[in-house]
Amino acid sequence: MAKLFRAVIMGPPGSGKGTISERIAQRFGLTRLSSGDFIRENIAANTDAGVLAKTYIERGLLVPDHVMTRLLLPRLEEMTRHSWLMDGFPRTLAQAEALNSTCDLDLVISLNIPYETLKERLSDRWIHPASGRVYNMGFNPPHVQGRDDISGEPLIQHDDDKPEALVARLRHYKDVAKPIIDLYKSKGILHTFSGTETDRIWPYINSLLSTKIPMEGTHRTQRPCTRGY
Ligand SMILES: Nc1nc2c(ncn2[C@@H]2O[C@H](COP(=O)(O)OP(=O)(O)OP(=O)(O)O)[C@@H](O)[C@H]2O)c(=O)[nH]1
Ligand SMILES: Nc1ccn([C@@H]2O[C@H](COP(=O)(O)OP(=O)(O)O)[C@@H](O)[C@H]2O)c(=O)n1
Repeated sequence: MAKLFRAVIMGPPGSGKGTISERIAQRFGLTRLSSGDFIRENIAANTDAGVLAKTYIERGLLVPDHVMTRLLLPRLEEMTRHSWLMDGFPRTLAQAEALNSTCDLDLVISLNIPYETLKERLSDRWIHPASGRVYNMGFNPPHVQGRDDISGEPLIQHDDDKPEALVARLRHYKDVAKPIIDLYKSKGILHTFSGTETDRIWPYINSLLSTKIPMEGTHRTQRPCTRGY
């Protein structure tokens, strides 16, 4: 039985969190949790939190901490018996502190990608809303242009991927990410990866996780994610 492993991947919009999280989940069998997808599910389901979140996302702003925390922490409490990788949360120091009071993390991956690369990637990003599958006309295009490979349904582009929204999101990300990065650096669990191509960054992340994620067969210790907020 393997020891539980909990990690977070951080990075600016378009840095490859979703792409790399998917590879990590497949390679290491972790459950992938995406806060962005979770918010979009709530928006699609017209929940109170979803309706409120939409008003912020449309302006390229972050959803308020108390909304994000209330959305995500009960979800993590259901995961006490699973190893997971969280993408897109925490996004602020308050969210990081709320998470710390609930679960202790083993590792944080921080992606450091240049602005021009982010802008280029997001302008070419197409998404299948129902599944969250992500494509890129330059990096991983769909078999049929504009269509999801699995369902054949139409692909869309997110409004907040447009260059004018990206500038606001990027400035916001830098302001709010710094104290979180400092926090995890002080805890000795931060690992930063820089570059412009996921395929060149991936081998380093893969080898780091191979040394950190206990293999199946060792004792599974249940670490509670208690309601600390
Ligand atoms: N050209 C290129 N595109 C990439 C690379 N890695 C990822 N992408 C694409 O760039 C876009 C952004 O990647 P994501 O994995 O969605 O990035 P993210 O950090 O999850 O983005 P947000 O969800 O907006 O925070 C997607 O269309 C990816 O397919 C790469 O190395 N080169
Ligand atoms: N912790 C979080 C996560 C996402 N969000 C919002 O949800 C949107 C979509 O999240 P995402 O992770 O799919 O996209 P990126 O912002 O990473 O490009 C973000 O642009 C934010 O507006 C948030 O406000 N707080």
